[in-house]
Amino acid sequence: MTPLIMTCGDPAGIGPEIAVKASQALGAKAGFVWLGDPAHLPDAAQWEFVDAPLEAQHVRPGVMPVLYHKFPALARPGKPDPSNAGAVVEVIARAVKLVQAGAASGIVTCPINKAALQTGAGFGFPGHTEYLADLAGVDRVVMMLVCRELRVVPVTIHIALKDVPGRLTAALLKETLCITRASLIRDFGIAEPKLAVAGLNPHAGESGLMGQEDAEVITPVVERLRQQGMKLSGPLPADTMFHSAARAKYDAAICMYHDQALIPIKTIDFANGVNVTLGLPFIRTSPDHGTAYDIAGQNKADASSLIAAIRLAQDMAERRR
Ligand SMILES: NC(=O)c1ccc[n+]([C@@H]2O[C@H](COP(=O)([O-])OP(=O)(O)OC[C@H]3O[C@@H](n4cnc5c(N)ncnc54)[C@H](O)[C@@H]3O)[C@@H](O)[C@H]2O)c1
Ligand SMILES: N[C@H](C(=O)O)[C@H](O)COP(=O)(O)O
Repeated sequence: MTPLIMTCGDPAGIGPEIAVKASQALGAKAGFVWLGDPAHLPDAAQWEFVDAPLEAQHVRPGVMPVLYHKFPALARPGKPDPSNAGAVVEVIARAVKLVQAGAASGIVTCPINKAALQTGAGFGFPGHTEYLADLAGVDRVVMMLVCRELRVVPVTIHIALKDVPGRLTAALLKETLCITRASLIRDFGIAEPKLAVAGLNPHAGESGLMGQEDAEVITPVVERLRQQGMKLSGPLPADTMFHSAARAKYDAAICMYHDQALIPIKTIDFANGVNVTLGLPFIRTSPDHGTAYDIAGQNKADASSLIAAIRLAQDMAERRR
């Protein structure tokens, strides 16, 4: 199987150091090529240039294969350099081209700093998810976060809380449910996925006493898809969806906004959570954390989430063979 492409992410963040830690920890099972500028890697890193992803098979286990991408400036941990922002974006686009050309089996993205990319490169997307959809030419993708105990999907993602009710449409909810179900079948081997749908308002609107979206937007979609055979529950009060007994009743929780989904999973298992983008024509995973400028370059960063992202991408690629 062709290797994964790992994008370097923001070189001022913890991406370079966790990539090296993942390469060392996984050894012969690393199965990825790091796309970036080795000048940003920790001094003690063991790495080797390759000219193409397939050459990674000839690199000694524990040594990280590097596909070179030129960056204008060295990296200062914790201090993003605007002059590097353009190259951070280029690396993502180059990784997509490589996977679309069949040179790689999927993409694992190291963290970017959204604000830094906006400042340094006028990056107009809220994050990888939206940018990758644009590069792939698809209208809708779904962000799912996964750990051993829970899978969550935010229907709306990187928008202000005040804008959520207006963006929470029946069409968006239906597409999110359908894309999520299809991926759970294809990529996670769940024959008949059970999806728990959260309400938007406290107590799922309390029969309309605390908001109308649950009854007017969410319920009609859930009932219609349930009649078509989808295994759905909800809209449920979100505050009682995530304890262990509740989690045992479903395969994924569909939440109405970013933090309604991400708080529970990053509370349950921040160290091993994985962000996977559903609906792309290629595999993409990512750690569930960001650039962590506050600890970058101090050898404090935990590579577990990146390792879990690598393993999930490899599992998905194996299933799709
Ligand atoms: N997939 C991604 O590219 C991604 C994911 C999340 C956040 N971000 C971006 O990263 C930037 C910073 O975001 P943030 O501060 O909200 O979250 P963050 O995850 O970067 O950091 C939050 C806290 O968790 C700690 N932390 C994060 N990863 C860690 C690791 N691997 N090991 C040990 N400690 C770790 C950090 O030190 C910090 O104290 C923002 O621009 C955000 O949008 C990107
Ligand atoms: N919302 C994700 C999280 O908090 O982990 C992360 O920001 C995803 O961003 P991307 O679209 O860049 O993967």
